[in-house]
Amino acid sequence: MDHVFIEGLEIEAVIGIYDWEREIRQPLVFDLEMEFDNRAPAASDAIEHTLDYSAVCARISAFVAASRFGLVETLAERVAALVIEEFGVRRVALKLTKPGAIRNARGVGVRIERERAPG
Ligand SMILES: Nc1nc2c(c(=O)[nH]1)N=C([C@H](O)[C@@H](O)CO)CN2
Repeated sequence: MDHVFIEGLEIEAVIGIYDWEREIRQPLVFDLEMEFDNRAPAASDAIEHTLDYSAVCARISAFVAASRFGLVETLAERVAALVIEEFGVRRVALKLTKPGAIRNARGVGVRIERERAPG
C-alpha cells in the first residue's frame, strides 16, 4: 500500500505532568505515515485527489498548538484520531518526540499505529 508521509513537523505546546511544565510551551516533533492510494492523484495530477500533506500539517499544527495535555500518549492518540476522522485515512503510524525532555537523551516519546474502525 502507498503512503503519504510527514517528517519532523515541529509544533510548540503546553505538555507535561509537572507544575513547571504547565507554565511553558515546549517543542514537539511529529512524524506520520498515512496509508493512501496514490494512483488516482498520480493519474489526474490533481491536488484534490491527493491526501494533501499541507492541509494535514496545518490542521495538526492548529490542534497541537491549542492543546494542553499532560501525557504525550494522550496527544498522540488524539492526533491519530483526528487524521483518521477528518482526512479519511484508513491507517496511520505516528511518532511523537519530546526533544530535550530528558537530559542526555536527544528525544523521548511514543510511536503508535491506529486504524479506522471497520464499517
Ligand atoms: N510515558 C511517558 N512518560 C513520561 C511522560 C509522558 O508523557 N509519557 N512525561 C513526563 C514528563 O512530563 C517529562 O516529559 C518531563 O521531563 C515524564 N515521563
